[in-house]
Amino acid sequence: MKDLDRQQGVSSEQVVLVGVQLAGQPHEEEPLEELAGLAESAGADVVGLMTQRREKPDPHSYLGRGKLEQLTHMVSGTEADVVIFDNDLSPAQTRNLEQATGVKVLDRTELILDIFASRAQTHESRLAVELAQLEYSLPRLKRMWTHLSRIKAGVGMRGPGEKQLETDRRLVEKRINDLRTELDKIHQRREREVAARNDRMTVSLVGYTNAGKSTLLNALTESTVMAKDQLFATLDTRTRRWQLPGWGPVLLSDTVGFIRNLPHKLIASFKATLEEARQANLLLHVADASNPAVLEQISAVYDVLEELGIEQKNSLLVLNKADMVQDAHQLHVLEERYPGAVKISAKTGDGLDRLADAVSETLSEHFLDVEVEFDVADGGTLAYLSRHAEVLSRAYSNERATVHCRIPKAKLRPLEREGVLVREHEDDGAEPDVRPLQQRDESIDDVA
Ligand SMILES: Nc1nc2c(ncn2[C@@H]2O[C@H](COP(=O)(O)OP(=O)(O)OP(=O)(O)O)[C@@H](O)[C@H]2O)c(=O)[nH]1
Repeated sequence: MKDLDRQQGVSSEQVVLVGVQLAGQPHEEEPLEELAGLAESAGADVVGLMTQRREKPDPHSYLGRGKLEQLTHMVSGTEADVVIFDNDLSPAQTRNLEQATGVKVLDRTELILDIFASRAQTHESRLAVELAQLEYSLPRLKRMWTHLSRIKAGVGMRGPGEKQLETDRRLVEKRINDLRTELDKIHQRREREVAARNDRMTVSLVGYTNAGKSTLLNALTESTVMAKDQLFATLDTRTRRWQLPGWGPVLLSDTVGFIRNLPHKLIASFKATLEEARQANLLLHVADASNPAVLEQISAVYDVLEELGIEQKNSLLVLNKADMVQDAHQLHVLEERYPGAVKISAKTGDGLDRLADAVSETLSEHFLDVEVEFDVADGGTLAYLSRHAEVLSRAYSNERATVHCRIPKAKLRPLEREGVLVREHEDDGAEPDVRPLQQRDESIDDVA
């Protein structure tokens, strides 16, 4: 089980970063900039950088032989303790690189897992990270065990030997199974919880890590969710009530930050956390307009959403940190490419009114504000409305019930039946009366 020490992290270590750009990959001006950000975010001190362009990775050590020698010199010259690759390495490549350089070698996925592990704060996110780490390590451990048992068989060693290795492997596999079962349970519970709240509009914030999602959640709801200038500060969904002018309260939730090539296992493990985003009525995709890599970040987020099966989801692009944009040309390109995007600064509050209007407008495209009149004895219609609509008020007279609600257009059809009248709500200019929902409000506030 010694190999699990690899996950202990790079905090306060001196690290050398290596990036290999393969043929066909887009040219990047500063290819190691993001990896350096990740490494610093994990608490490491970057002491050296090395890049190489190659047709394809060297099967033995990813880098070519000459570059490997240079790397070994750089490691000893800078007294580095760890080398981190921007690429994903095979277990054999990692081992060979470690032998050649004499220090620990990590790849990008391991680094991200390391950061996630140090940021995970709740039971659920700790389990998710542990599962991702074990799943990533298992094939590596298996190879190491096979390798070790061969050596041991070769020199005729006794003692813990193969039996111990087999026991270790079983333990890891059992832990993986237990973690999957527990996370599945959490996911199912979360699915039910989120579905039970669907009488209330939900808006989810998604976006690249550090784009400003938590800051925006705070600005809109005046809460104090931690907003830190570090990557992946948020690993757990937080849900708050947002009083959307002209619409009433909606639920607004923050989610884990995305990143390009986010390890697949990690996305799968965080399914429960991302359930809010999957079931949201609208996604606000927050992008850091001041970041030179914003275009790539926007497409990385779309890629992750697609993997989660929510690419079709209604999403509104929010160009945040407008106060920090230096490059007017970049902003112009963004506005041309995404004409529906809303420019804001979550920090100064600039543009938040426009954002609220845009959200109300988008939501109203998909919902109808209606009054449904039916027989008081018709419990089925009442139950249907409670399940699928946001009920704003109810009134009863002459054995008839009238429910004022907002309902998704797609849910209107089943109401077309005898004894049920549906008419557009006449807007008298007043804010919707949400008092009848007070009891439910208690259970939806501060869900995190
Ligand atoms: N200048 C400026 N800084 C901002 C703005 N919005 C957020 N920030 C800063 O950007 C940093 C990251 O903000 P967060 O709100 O933590 O970002 P996040 O998207 O929630 O980050 P993750 O948890 O990594 O996903 C913090 O230092 C914020 O103060 C803005 O509009 N302008």
